[in-house]
Amino acid sequence: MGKLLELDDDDYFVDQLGEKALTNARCSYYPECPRPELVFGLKPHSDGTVVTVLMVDDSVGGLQVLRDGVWWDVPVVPQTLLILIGDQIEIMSNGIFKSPVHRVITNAKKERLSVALDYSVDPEREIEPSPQLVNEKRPALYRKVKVKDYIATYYNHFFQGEMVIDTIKI
Ligand SMILES: O=C(O)CCC(=O)C(=O)O
Ligand SMILES: [Fe+2]
Repeated sequence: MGKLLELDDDDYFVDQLGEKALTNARCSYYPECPRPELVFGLKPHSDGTVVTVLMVDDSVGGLQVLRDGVWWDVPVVPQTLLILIGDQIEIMSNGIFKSPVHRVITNAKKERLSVALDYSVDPEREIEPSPQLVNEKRPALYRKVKVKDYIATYYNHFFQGEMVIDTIKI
């Protein structure tokens, strides 16, 4: 990714992870829901991670991504891992890579399972837009934030239906 952005250091993003980078695994179970139009499996959010590696049930869809105000179904491709860019990459790339807003809808007839692996920068470190991606034409879009603080407020915002990344936009 560093190479794509022509950064001096091809491994810029990997180098930001720090020695105590976090990995969390999350298994989600979405039971059948008789009224899918009334209940989300998981409401709209972007992930607060560097990246999320997602293994989704290949027998049922439900994951959708928001683009230009339209919700698109993410195709189910058997035996494929889906990589979602998270907020931490959006911040460090100064908004060039986007952390997509996504949600899971429920299904009236089928239950669904997913496994997510969340990768995060060492919580004691601070992240900010790479200085090489900030200039007069493109000023910093996000302020510097300690990863621990970002993660700590993530769920409060999630439960209130807000995007935590919006709170650090300049
Ligand atoms: O279950 C899924 O497919 C997506 C889960 C998800 O978006 C998340 O855990 O952050
Ligand atoms: Fe997610």
